[in-house]
Amino acid sequence: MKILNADQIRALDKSTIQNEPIAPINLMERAALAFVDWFVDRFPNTTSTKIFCGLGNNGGDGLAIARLLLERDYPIDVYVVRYAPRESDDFMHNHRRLKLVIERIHYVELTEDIPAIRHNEVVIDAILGSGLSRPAEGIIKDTIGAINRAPATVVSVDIASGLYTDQANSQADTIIEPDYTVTFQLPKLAFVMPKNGRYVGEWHLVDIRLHKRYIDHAPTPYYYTQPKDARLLLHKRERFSNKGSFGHALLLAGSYGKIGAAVLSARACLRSGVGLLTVHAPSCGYTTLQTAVPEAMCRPDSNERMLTGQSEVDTPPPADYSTVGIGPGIGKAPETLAMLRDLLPTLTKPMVVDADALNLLSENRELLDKLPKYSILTPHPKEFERLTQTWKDDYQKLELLRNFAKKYKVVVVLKGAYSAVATPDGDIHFNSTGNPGLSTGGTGDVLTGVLTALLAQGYDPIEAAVLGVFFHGLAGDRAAEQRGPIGMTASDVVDALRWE
Ligand SMILES: NC(=O)C1=CN([C@@H]2O[C@H](COP(=O)(O)OP(=O)(O)OC[C@H]3O[C@@H](n4cnc5c(N)ncnc54)[C@H](O)[C@@H]3O)[C@@H](O)[C@H]2O)[C@@H](O)CC1
Ligand SMILES: Nc1ncnc2c1ncn2[C@@H]1O[C@H](COP(=O)(O)OP(=O)(O)O)[C@@H](O)[C@H]1O
Ligand SMILES: [K+]
Repeated sequence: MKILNADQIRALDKSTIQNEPIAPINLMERAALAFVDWFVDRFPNTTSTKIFCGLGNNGGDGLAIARLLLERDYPIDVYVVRYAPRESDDFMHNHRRLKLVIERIHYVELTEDIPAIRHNEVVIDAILGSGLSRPAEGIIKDTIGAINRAPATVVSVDIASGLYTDQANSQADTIIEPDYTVTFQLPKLAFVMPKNGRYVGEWHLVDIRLHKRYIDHAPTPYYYTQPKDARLLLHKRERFSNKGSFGHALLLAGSYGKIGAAVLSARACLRSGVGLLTVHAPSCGYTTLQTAVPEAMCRPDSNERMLTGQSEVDTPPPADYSTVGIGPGIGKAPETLAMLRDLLPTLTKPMVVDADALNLLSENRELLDKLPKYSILTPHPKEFERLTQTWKDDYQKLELLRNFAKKYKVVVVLKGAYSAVATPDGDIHFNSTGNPGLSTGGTGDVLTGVLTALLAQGYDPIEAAVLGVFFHGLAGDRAAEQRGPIGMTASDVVDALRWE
């Protein structure tokens, strides 16, 4: 699913109006109805609902929502925040219609006009929407502040008032902090930015049948991976396949005290459909690996505690494997750096690079050019910062991400809530699965195993990253259902992996 910017959303509304065709006021009615359907389902019986409306189309939505909720016997109070002399046409139309059915509309011009809001009330925020062009000030700012201080449940229409759709807000901005955002048709870029968590709450999409052809043709670098997008990428298993059909992966992982990382990664790799797996680990991990992951072959390093790349056991060179995954728990010993230095120039097929392998790259940036094209790098934000620089806001971080992926022709998975997969073409796919239960040691090692398995099976690297991140998050969601987000561990995520 695409994510469009504020200008495109405006053009999409216009395109729907012209091409469906539909009168603007009827499109607003459709949006209000979609919101109301969601609202009635979520709040079947509220004792009191206060709707705050601005003077633009977001406010127009609010007035239409008020009328539709009144028809459904909801107790409604409407407050129009009168911050400017002019209202939008569709606002005025809905204002006239609402006046016919409501006893009284309240107008908020001064701070004294802002009503007290109690804890058992629901507030619907329709003050400003995607038309926001400057920070909220004056009476809008005061009203937003009062709503935020109130103990009520807050639902924003389309987007929290004061939050920009696709650019950074400043720290000083006053923005609604909703419990829910009900947004029209497509997600907004603002929703997936870590700094915006409290300005979005739990968000839901409602379909208002905006012009499909416009959406299909709209150019955008931003995508949101939904279940149907991910499932389309899954390869089917042939009836006459054998283990040779699904590749032989080599995983370079572990160091003294961190053999667990190798175990987790190996188990995840096997649970993600790899044909064969060899794990190269320091020799101290040999017995552990052979016991904990009997399905994998183990190549013990000649060093007991760290990876050097040397081994007494004769195996093919790394380049002969379907793919190589490197990083979980490997540490940053000089011997391990030397191994990485020797390894990279020998590889041509895309590989997976994680954790300390990324930290070694940040400390030896000349090695970045040696990465096989279309390799998948999986930094968390701190590792990404080490690879690049600090950023002033989430939008600048996205630009750094895009530029890095383009410059080195690699696929970068920037991990976190809504993990972002950046491609060498400059696209960014945000993931929709996962939960805070994944914020626990080892889940990143699991992801490395997952991605290594997909590359070994011959998935295109971009598809592997999008698909792997999606199913890793889905396994996290399943683990959270079974164990709860607090009790779940990385091992639970491995056990919850299911490719369907
Ligand atoms: N155009 C359409 O057909 C549809 C629009 N919809 C609604 O329309 C909204 C967008 O409407 P608008 O473009 O009218 O914009 P808004 O309702 O977000 O803003 C209203 C006006 O306020 C002004 N403004 C911006 N920032 C301000 C600030 N900080 N202080 C004071 N004034 C400010 C702008 O000039 C803007 O025209 C969407 O969020 C959505 O809720 C929906 O009804 C779906 C259909
Ligand atoms: N709040 C969250 N919501 C969704 N996913 C999360 C959240 N926190 C962490 N994750 C996921 O958990 C994984 C953590 O990886 P990482 O930080 O490398 O952990 P580790 O190094 O302990 O293995 C990533 O896939 C990340 O996207
Ligand atoms: K709003």
